[in-house]
Amino acid sequence: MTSNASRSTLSLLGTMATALALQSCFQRGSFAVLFVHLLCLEVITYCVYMVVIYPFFLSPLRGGKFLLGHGMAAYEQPAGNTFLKWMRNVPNDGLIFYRGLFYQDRLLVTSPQALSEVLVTRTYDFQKPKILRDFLRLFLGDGLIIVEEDLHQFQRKNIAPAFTFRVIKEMYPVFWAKAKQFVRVVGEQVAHSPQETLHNAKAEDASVVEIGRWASQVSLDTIGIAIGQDFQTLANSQDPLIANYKELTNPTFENQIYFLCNMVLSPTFVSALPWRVNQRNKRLLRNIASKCLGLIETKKEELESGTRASRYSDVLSLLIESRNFSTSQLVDQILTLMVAGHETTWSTFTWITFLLARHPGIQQNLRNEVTENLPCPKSADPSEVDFDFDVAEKLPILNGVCNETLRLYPAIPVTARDVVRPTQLAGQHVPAGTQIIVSPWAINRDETLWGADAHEFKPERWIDIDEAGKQRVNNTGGTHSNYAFLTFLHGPRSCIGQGFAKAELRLLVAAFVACFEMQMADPHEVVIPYGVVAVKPKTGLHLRLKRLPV
Ligand code: HEM
Repeated sequence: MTSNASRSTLSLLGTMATALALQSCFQRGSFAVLFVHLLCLEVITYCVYMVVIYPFFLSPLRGGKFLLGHGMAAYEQPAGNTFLKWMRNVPNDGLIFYRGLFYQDRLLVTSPQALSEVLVTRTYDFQKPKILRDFLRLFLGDGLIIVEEDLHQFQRKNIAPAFTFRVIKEMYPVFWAKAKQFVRVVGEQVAHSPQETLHNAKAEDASVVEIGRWASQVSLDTIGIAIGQDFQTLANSQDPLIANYKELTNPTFENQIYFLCNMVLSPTFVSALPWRVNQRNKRLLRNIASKCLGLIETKKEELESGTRASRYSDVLSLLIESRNFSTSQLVDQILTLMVAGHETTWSTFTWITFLLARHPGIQQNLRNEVTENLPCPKSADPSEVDFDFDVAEKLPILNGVCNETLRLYPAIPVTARDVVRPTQLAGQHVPAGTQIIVSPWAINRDETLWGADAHEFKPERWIDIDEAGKQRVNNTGGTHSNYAFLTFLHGPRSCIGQGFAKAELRLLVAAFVACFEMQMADPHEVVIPYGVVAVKPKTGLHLRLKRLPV
């Protein structure tokens, strides 16, 4: 602000000096008349420059469309890539201003300092867009993802104990059992659809598999584990809760149009329309709520009678035991966890296998590491349940591969916040109504934070070598800022399930790499990340898998 004031003063002085000079050169007209003429000329030139010349011809962001501005930037694929280009090319001090759809004010946040203000220091000044919350509320009620301010603080405080390190540690054997089932069923598919050969392996040992389908099923089953109910989708069980959930979240053309209408019009207006999707959604939600109620009742009975079948404390039991949630609030939280944890983990696992298929050397090193340190995923040894799976957290290559994939392919590449009250950001006043854009995709690939090789897959970023020459896990990726890695965001609204997701991914990847050698089915395929939430390969990920004799 100070520099703007001094620039105006300087410009005014300049105009006065020019008026004086002209007056003395031509000896005509009064100083005041010349000054006023010059000032008008300057103002007109300035306006033409600001309104026409700069935005349309000179600005690095020139090219915005009529009425759309640069609003489509958030939807260009891969989502977040346009923001990454702007961060590279538009000089900025932590914020890039642009015009969204219908010229709405948008600020892209680019520096760790500004990110810390949005995500941590003044979280509740920057809230999830109301229209998105209203839409999600139709499905998730007042679940953790949707609520704001005091209610969010209350829920977060009471849900967090269900995601502590100790709780996740107890779940490791269950995750491992699921990982074993996963490699078994994928192995059966490889054995039963012998189409391809790999390195001259016998045909029945190698076949092409679309890995996303399996990743989706194992991730749903694992979320089930969080709520104390293994849905067994891997075993093709037709759990009615899952059947309804899948119908609700299936990205059909009609569902996508429905979502768009909700975002452009208002969820209240769209739900009042005589559209069959509305009736269908109501029916599905009624079914889901009744299944969740059944789940909660059974869990409550188990807890009261002390007949809990499993030795681990699932998230739902812990929420019930906290006595802070009514039954209908528990239903909201169950659905929230399913929606938040299913596609995100599915997408990340898919990208891990993609990167391993593209980097056979890293794949082999990882295989060596996990086979040396973890039990065999095909073993039926019952004592395995006592194995200390914490060791998986200390395996440098496993940790490096998972973190590096999470960095390069964040499941949520772009997220938005609305400024709900006038506030400050990066030293600037920001009025209410401005929309803030945070792009994990762009920040995670920013060369100023990650170096010139930011776009490369380098698990070694996450590995230190100690004095004895041993590899050690490093959890910063070698950067100097916490805010360089935004996959789970940071602060009070960061992903509450990140420890859960990382633990699950580690064991799934370990079991998978131990059992299969992966190659791209078509080594020349250009795999396109697609989607705005839970980005996945556009046409699925087709891998050629060879079963290994573990
Ligand atoms: C690789 C997997 C995952 C990724 C990349 C991920 C990423 C994220 C991100 C970026 C957010 C913040 C979104 C925003 O505010 O705009 C978030 C929130 C959340 N995530 Fe995750 N997530 C993952 C897995 C999970 C899992 C497995 C669970 C539950 C079991 C979960 C539960 C949640 C919940 C409840 C929130 C809302 C937190 C709040 O607002 O306080 N997530 N996640």
